[in-house]
Amino acid sequence: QPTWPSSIDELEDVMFLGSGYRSRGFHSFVTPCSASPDGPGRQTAAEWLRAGFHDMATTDIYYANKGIVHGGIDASLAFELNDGEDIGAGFNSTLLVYANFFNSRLPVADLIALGVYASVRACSGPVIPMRGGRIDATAAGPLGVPQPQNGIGQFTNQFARMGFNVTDMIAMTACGHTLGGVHAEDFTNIVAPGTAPNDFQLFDDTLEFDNNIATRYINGPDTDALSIGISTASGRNSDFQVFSADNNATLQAMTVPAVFNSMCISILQRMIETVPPTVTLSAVIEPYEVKPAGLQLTLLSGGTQLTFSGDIRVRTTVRSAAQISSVQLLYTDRNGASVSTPIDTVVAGTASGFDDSFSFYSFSVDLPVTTSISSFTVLITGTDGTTETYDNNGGGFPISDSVIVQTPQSCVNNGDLTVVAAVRSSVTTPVNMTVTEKVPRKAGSPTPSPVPSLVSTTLDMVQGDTIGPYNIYSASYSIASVAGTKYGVASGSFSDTFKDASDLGTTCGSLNVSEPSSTSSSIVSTSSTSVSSSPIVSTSSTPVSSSPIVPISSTPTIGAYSFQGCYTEADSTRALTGASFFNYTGMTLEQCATECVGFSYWGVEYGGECYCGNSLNTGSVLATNQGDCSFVCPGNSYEYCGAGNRLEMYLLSSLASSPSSISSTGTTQTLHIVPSAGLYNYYGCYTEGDGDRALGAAFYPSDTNTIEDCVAACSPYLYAGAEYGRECWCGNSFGAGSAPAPDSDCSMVCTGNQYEYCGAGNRLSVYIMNGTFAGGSAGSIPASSSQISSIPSSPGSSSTATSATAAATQTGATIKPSIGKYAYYGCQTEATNIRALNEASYYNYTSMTLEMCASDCGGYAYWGVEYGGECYCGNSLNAGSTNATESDCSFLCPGDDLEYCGAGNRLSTYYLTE
Ligand code: HEM
Repeated sequence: QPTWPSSIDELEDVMFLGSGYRSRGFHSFVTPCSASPDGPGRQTAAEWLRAGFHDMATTDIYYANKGIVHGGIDASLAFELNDGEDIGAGFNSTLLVYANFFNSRLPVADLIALGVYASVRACSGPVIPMRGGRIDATAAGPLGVPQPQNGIGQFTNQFARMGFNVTDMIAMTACGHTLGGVHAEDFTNIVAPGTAPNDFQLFDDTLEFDNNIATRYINGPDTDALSIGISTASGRNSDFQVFSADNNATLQAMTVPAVFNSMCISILQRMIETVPPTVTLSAVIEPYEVKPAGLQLTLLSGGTQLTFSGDIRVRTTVRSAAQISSVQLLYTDRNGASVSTPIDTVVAGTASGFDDSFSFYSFSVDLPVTTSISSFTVLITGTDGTTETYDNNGGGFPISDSVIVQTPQSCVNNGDLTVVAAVRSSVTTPVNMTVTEKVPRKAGSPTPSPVPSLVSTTLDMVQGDTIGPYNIYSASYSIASVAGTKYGVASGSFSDTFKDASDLGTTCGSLNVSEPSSTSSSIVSTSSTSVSSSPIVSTSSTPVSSSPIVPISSTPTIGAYSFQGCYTEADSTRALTGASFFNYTGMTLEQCATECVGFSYWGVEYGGECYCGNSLNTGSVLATNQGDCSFVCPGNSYEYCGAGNRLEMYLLSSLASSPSSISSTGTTQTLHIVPSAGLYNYYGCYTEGDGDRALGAAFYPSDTNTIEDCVAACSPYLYAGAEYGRECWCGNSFGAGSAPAPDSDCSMVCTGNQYEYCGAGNRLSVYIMNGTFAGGSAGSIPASSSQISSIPSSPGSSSTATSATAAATQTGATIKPSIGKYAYYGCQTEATNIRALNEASYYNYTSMTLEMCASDCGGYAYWGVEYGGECYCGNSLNAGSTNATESDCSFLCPGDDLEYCGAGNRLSTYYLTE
């Protein structure tokens, strides 16, 4: 039994939870054995088994034995679909299924191996032992899959190259060709079209994993199209060639069912354990007897209690659920003391796989934050009174309360992911959020892979309230899709990760600084259900209160009222003296609007104070600093509710001269599209790309974002785009699918300037660098994006500088001669039709440094950073990668602007010196 948590946990769930509660559904694709979503003439189980062979078959053990990565089960198949050796629609559909299960904890290569296990078992075959830990290739491998026309000499050599002798070759082929058959559509000279049902000629007379392939070959009637029939004349009777290579001795032995099964277990296990030398496989995976699932700590309002919830999965294959009287958690608090009161559970559901069944025992308890929890053991009491304790190999099941994601306060709305986390005040390291998205591949050799790449972005989180012993942090990030998107929060060695964005609601709840109380000090009656118009719905039944989430912007209109700006109080009297209401725990703009119905003006001050009036008293003026109104509304974390001596002021729209113009003494500032800033001019409102960022080369989030700041941050990129108020994206070209949208779509106010528009959800206010210096020293205007994209400023060279490069006030960056054990190799181009370094890759467009890439690629002979945020590793530079002008590698590293991190098609490359 592994110690939980372990690296195979995700794989173990997919392997054993076939159906039922918390099941993963992998088995359903091959259950029953005949299943195929693609209609008659296809068998998914057969396609999965064949995919396993084809992925492995390009292995070269000569290289592997020398420690050089060379094929094996590595999912390189995903890049090889059009190489002429992988014929048939089954490979693509297989990989598309695996792509859905693929994530940072479950590589496609392990899924290919698991597919062999699942297809054999779903078709009543034996259990093929399964291990985890494979590593996905990042590019196509060499050719070398046996083809029916090859002939026995070549087959023998090919299998020898893979590490298998003649007997192995025969057994593996028989164990493969017990499932499925040959498609006439793809192999017309093996099966003549129109001669087999659905043009699919089965190898034997069953769809099951059985010894019929052997008995029919030895005893007849042989209907294997790779053994008899028209394949013989065309020299494509490969099964006959292979099976007869030892005068039928192996096939003869395999006519005995038990021999067939034991040979298949052994040879298919060896097939899926053919892995690159860099891979260390786990132990053979057995189901946990007891495994926690979905454990979560959640800080409650007031900061005195944490909810601890989740499920305990108990294997019920041997001891049935009916024999269990109770499952309890005995826990140790955060100070190491055992707590005498156990946590009780109730049955939440059952699940099963091919060979095992499970019951889930669910719990949810509130624990004091002071003592909290650090680990637990599971006590199972049988109906006969016997007890068993599961202590996770001695140490108990660990649970950390240092960094916790607050799912009730987190949400995804219109593509914008907001994550709130509670972090123990004792944790002093910066808190960041990482979002990992599945991005469809657009490039690949020779065709794009059907498997997406995982792209992670790490953002700093912003500290908000302190609630009890926790500081509350938040961050927002716009995502292309919730499907497959994972997020997590980390600080130093503490983290709460691998959360599904798809599990979040569309509205973020709020978290009280103070404990919920029924005796509210609010003057406003709690029956004022007007707050129900607020878009924020608290997920708990507690009244909402001050929140850590940074509001996006001021709210332009509330019902019949429109925003006038942030106003001061009047001279020696309040600005509005018609009526007043207070609600320091649940105030929203909507609530104040409702309370003040009938008045011309209302304003909210100091978070919880609502004032109404028909005129502004003398002395109340627009505040010089509009950012003064910075208190978040306690009842709606997306709204501002004034500040001390500052009112968030609204006036009946019918009385307002212009809904979005704010007049102040002498000046009129209007919320507007900034026409130009620095060298950049407004280019239009654009959508995000289709599964790809419109402008993804660099990213600068800021709570003081303005158009001016954004273009400055993006310089010398050709385009700068402000999105969602606080986001600033840069690029030299647009990602596929990004399209112009009406200017009115870009309706969000910049977080740093309420008079400027900064995009919206999935909308970017885009600026193009085609202007001249504000100071008047006109430079040449780049004519095309290709022109400008090639001229980010050059280190050590100003001869090619244009206005664009000069505008990039690049400072003290230098080429670092060495990074740890790596020395500078040069500014390299990509290779021909392949990446220069293609053995591993990492992306971090917000904080990449040379040191980061060196550490990610530790152990590889080379690494290089490209395009600012892309880190590639490899043991050799692929053909075609040449040394370019040093000054080409001109992008500053996003995480260290004193370092260069390549450029477009240029890698700042380093090599291992010892
Ligand atoms: C000399 C070696 C081999 C050759 C030349 C060969 C060739 C073929 C061919 C031509 C097909 C028909 C594909 C189609 O029409 O869709 C096929 C199907 C299949 N092969 Fe092989 N094969 C070999 C070895 C293996 C091995 C070692 C395995 C697995 C252990 C395997 C598993 C399968 C399976 C499961 C199918 C059925 C696919 C389906 O029904 O969609 N083959 N093979």
